[in-house]
Amino acid sequence: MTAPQAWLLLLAPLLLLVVRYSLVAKRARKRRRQQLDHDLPPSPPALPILGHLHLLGSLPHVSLSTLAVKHGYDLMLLRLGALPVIVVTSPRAAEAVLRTHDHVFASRPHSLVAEVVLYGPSNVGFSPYGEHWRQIRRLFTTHLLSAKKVRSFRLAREEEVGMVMVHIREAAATGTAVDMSELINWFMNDLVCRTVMGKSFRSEGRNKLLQKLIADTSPLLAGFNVEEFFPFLARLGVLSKVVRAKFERVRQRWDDLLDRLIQEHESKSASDPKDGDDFVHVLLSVREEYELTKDHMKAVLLDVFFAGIDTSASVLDCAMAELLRRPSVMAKLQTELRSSVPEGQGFVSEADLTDAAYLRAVIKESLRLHPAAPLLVPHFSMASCDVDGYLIPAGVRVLINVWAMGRDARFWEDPLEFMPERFIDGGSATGVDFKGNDFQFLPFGSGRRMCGGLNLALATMELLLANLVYCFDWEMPEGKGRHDIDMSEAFGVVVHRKEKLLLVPKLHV
Ligand code: HEM
Repeated sequence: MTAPQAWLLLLAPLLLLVVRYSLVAKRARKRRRQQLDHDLPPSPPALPILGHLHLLGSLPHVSLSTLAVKHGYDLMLLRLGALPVIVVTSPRAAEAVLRTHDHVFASRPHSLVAEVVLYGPSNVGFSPYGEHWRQIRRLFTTHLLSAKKVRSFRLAREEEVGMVMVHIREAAATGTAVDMSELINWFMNDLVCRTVMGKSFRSEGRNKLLQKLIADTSPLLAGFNVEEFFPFLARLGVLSKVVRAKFERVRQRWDDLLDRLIQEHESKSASDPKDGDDFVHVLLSVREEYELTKDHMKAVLLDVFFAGIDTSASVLDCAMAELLRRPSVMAKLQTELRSSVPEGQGFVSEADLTDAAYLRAVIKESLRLHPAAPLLVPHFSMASCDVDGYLIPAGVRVLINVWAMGRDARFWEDPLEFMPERFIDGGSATGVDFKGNDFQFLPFGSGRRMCGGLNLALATMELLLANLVYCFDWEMPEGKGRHDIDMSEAFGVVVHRKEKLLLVPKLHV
């Protein structure tokens, strides 16, 4: 071979590389030109590797709100480790995501913990958008959450509220303080268990197990775990095994509980096919129609436990705390209820609540200041899309900071004041509702992934709160004043007050 031929042979691969590089660079220049026409949302300054991770405190909704205000960004792009995240903090951008482009943002991001603990995930709340989610959501709305079903649980609600009142009456008789946070949680736990499996877990002590399991799983599902920010770490051999093993241990505990529950129902159905109309029986009876595997059933039950217990309990706990902090609001609510219940009845029934406008305003105001899911459940973009003049790329998670929007002085008068009057009698927010059409107020979300349990939650919260306030007057324990009530929060898939609420009941009726 001659020298020029040898050179040619050596240079040929190099030439190919140069051609390939210039083609790639040309494509990147074209993409950048397109992006200049169409900017990504602004980002605050970031650190290498960590991105904006160091700016997230123990309460991400609060840190993200502070960050948005500091930089004036209603829509911002953050990098949490290796994970791009869009944060929405204005009603206009929220409307674009949840209404205008709902079909693009109606999915959920993948997370390892949801994959392991939620069986796929195959539950409603964390499933990606698609046929499986559609089917399971239909099952939920038809067999658990329809208006007819919610009405059919009325007797159970009234009986469970009655049991709480008996417990508080005993405390009132001895002048003992009641741990309201715990009591409200037990009530929600028992009521949901009764709806789901026809009886509470109380007698067998399984209710404590359920509560502990929810408390242990909730922070994991909140979506702020290291392996989500650095997914490549979770793929590394040993580390992947450690992370997965941690989640599998949690799932094993759920398996033990749920397998036993389903098995008990299966053997009951076999001995008496007509026995039982609780939700586990319903799941077993529609198993074929919805093509449910056992894992699907367990995932759906997890949905009910996570969505149904802590959310309403957290809102009620905050409502009671706010009422104690504001005696004039408490007095006004008591006057409304005590004048609408027939004399001698001794308790509030659902029929007495038809005109309870102030009660509804109190619950709305609690949901505004203390939404149980302050960042909703993360949404996920299935395609790139224009929001508020910015390009949102495909495949990013989107957090909607409803906590921040509910406290924004641009949309609310005296936003930090607990003032139920704003919602009624020509108040500044008259007509503003949480049904997903007023985008400054989204405690239940909006659009296709909006909470399906709104009516069930309201019926339960209204009845318990009305009875607590109607039957008793409430005082702080000796040595404590109303200003001692601490509203600090703890973060999880549901946010709740950190401190327990200890109150002394005085019997009114
Ligand atoms: C005060 C009580 C409640 C609050 C504040 C609440 C709030 C929420 C929120 C914020 C979401 C996410 C919406 C989104 O990502 O856009 C959600 C989803 C959901 N909620 Fe609720 N919820 C409550 C009670 C309930 C109850 C009692 C149930 C039924 C047992 C329920 C069932 C669901 C389900 C199934 C989803 C998932 C919807 C989906 O992804 O398609 N919720 N809820």
